[in-house]
Amino acid sequence: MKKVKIVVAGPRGRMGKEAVELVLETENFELAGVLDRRNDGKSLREAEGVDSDALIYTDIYKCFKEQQPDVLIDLTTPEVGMEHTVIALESGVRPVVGTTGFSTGDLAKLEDLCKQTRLGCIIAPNFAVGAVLMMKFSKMAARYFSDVEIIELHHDQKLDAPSGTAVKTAEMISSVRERKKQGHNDEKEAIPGARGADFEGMHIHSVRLPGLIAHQQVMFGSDGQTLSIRHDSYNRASFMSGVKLAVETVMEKDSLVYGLENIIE
Ligand SMILES: NC(=O)C1=CN([C@@H]2O[C@H](COP(=O)(O)OP(=O)(O)OC[C@H]3O[C@@H](n4cnc5c(N)ncnc54)[C@H](OP(=O)(O)O)[C@@H]3O)[C@@H](O)[C@H]2O)C=CC1
Ligand SMILES: O=C(O)C1=N[C@H](C(=O)O)C[C@H](O)C1
Repeated sequence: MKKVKIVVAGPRGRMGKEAVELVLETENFELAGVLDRRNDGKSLREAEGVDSDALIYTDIYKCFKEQQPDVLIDLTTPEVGMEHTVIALESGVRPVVGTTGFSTGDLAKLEDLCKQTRLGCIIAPNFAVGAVLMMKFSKMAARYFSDVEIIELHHDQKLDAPSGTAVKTAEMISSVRERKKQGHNDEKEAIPGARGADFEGMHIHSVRLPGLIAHQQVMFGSDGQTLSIRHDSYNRASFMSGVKLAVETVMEKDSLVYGLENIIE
């Protein structure tokens, strides 16, 4: 069976390191190279002490030209991730994107690019199966509860707020929920931001603390009852089975897939 040739962008990062390990330990995956912003031309062994001779590239075009990968796994920052994803599609490489913080305009642009190139691209705000279920269950619950607040909690090194998972959860809920402005009509914030971000009338609260990894509670309320749906990732290995599934699936796709719930039955 032909191996899937993979480039990982962001290999020194918290997620990138795990993804490199995943690729190295998966039988039908091959690490073709990594994209970083330092150590150009060195091997991962030389630069990072990783048991691999895969080369580090700072130039994505050179990397793709020399390595001809099938898939790019991007785990960087929103701006860099978007740039990498566009270049990958234009270069015939299928992106699997875990990087969060893409705008709706970015997603629309990528959808068009996938149509033009007939290449698959998977953008997954959360690769953890439990988080995907949390989002699905929240969508189910929103049919019965129109009032909801999303509380996402992450480590304090996270760049984007709200998290990609919180935005995706809000989008999934809003696809079945009547638009509703929540809380008292006359409510006022004595301190700006007290009620969190407003997504079509529902509120998203972002907590950032050292010690946390990735957590989210979706809290529904109606007369005399509340329902809380919570997911916790305690390590980044929790995301890796989703990354593996996304890489395998993207090879079969010819369009944009936004959210792992679209490929997990
Ligand atoms: N979808 C999911 O399930 C998950 C998604 N994420 C998302 O993944 C992304 C990465 O998260 P995390 O690993 O925690 O972040 P880190 O900050 O640990 O890693 C990001 C890495 O990207 C590198 N980077 C920055 N610019 C470039 C560039 N031009 N080329 C290559 N690499 C670059 C950074 O390098 P430097 O150190 O030099 O800045 C850093 O090593 C975030 O958007 C996060 O939200 C995180 C967890 C799960
Ligand atoms: O930055 C993180 O850590 C995470 N980012 C993703 C997000 O923004 O939802 C996924 C997970 O929550 C971890």
